[in-house]
Amino acid sequence: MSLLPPSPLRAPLALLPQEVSSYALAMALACTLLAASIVPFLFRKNIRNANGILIPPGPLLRYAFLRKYPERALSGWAKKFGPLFSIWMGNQLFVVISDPKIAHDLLVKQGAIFSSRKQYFMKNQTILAGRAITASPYDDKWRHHRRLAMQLLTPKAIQTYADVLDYEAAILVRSFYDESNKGTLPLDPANYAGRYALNNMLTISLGTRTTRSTTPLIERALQLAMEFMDLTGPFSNPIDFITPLQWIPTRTRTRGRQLHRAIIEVYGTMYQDVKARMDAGEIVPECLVRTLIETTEIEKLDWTDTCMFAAVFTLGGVHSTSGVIQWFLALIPSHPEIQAHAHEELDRVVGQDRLPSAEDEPHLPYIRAIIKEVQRVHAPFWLATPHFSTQDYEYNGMFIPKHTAVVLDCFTIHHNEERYPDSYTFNPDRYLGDELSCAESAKLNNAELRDHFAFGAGRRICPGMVVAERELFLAISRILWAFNVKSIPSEPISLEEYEGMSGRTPLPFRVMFEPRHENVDEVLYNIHEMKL
Ligand code: HEM
Repeated sequence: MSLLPPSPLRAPLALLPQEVSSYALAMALACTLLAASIVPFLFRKNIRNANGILIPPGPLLRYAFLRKYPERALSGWAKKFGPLFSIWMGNQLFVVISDPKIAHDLLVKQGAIFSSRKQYFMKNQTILAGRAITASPYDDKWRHHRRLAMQLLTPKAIQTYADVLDYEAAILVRSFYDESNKGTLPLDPANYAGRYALNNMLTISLGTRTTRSTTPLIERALQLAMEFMDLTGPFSNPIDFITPLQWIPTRTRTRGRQLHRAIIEVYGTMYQDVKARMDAGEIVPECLVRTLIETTEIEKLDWTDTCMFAAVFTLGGVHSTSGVIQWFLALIPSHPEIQAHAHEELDRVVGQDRLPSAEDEPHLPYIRAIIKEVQRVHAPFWLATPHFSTQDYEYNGMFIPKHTAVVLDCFTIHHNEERYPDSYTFNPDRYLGDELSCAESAKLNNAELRDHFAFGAGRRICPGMVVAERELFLAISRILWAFNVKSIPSEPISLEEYEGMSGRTPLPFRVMFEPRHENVDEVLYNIHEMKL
């Protein structure tokens, strides 16, 4: 028995029985209150509409973010809960679509309801300040901006700069040849593919291009596009889903603010450069910024709008297109039989005396099939930019409330074994007989017949599809025409991991660009230089 006087710390143990029970009651009450206030933040809320119809089923917990490869979690839930399920990210309800018909029914047929954008704290509010086409809610301003952008992206408009796309693709192939010392040194293709896509976007946006010795401003534009892909994952930032995090100076918030300022600075400067050239009487090629300058009075865009406009093609169209080229180069060395088939088609249709051109495309079904298959197995966005609903809607006995974020899950659709048997295998044969371009395929009334969903769906579908397809065809057909792309035995290429939170590109890798025939040298050195 202790001889020490009772310690004040031990006092509660000495409570009388009735005091014990009121203390326990108070503790129990406090715990219940605490639990009651925490539970709504931890567990899903099953909302019903006035008819008692529930939101789509989904996981029990709420999430603050999804770990690095979110498509894997979504795919698991799609298997468990079905092709239309819901998930709570903080206080934001998401529904996830992983079926072509549902995508068509909601995003296309009900486009009037499902075409807005969630105003993410990072992407929409902080980085883009609610301005760029991709961030705008579904309203008149978006219609206006998208119409302006489309003036440069229709098949007819593309003809006005088709020679630039052609030239850039030739330069891309020549850079691989030169920089690999005629195929004797291994090369990491990332920067070359990035510069190719960047030059095409700069041409369309600003009537300019980079040379090998790039200006710091343009190098910066490439970095900004990369940073944008890293900071704008639809599920990756807790700050998007936990409001108090938005009030404190986290590293993510700082990066977002810095990126916003950098976009305004870099693209504002580029805009001013084009304006100075025009003011000096120089002829600037047809481009987005020239249109903006010529129509300043009519369009009435403020400075932030103008800068975001100048940036939007580069932000959307660089890592996406260059990503597909990189995935192609990562995949193709492990498929020599597919390369051989492509080489045979190219030799038969194009011959070895010239590079393939855009006019050859209809006659090269196997090359087209390879490009579609790369986009299926390695879409640069597994999760297309989420749409946002602006009205309550009932679909197949499920309730989708107003202000739900709607995600098209390409990963799960592209790995549906019924649609694409042996779906993890890279097999271009599955697209033989598909004579439609991706843009044409996206317009099919029967969505089950659509080739793939890499460009999204509905009224917000990628407006750059036609340009992207042209860029991909020119680059990939010419790489195959010129080279046998080989891997380096001691440097395995990972096809599972990737970089980027929204747009995804492979981890750095190197390949050998072995020239296929004697004419490669002569044809590549006969490319006529082009000056913008
Ligand atoms: C292989 C290349 C590309 C892929 C896979 C791709 C994919 C996508 C996807 C998935 C979306 C979201 C669609 C949706 O909300 O349903 C999108 C939107 C967009 N893309 Fe692309 N894209 C590519 C190239 C381009 C190019 C070259 C440009 C510019 C010329 C571009 C400009 C845009 C813009 C401005 C939007 C926003 C549209 C809106 O919100 O109304 N993209 N893209």
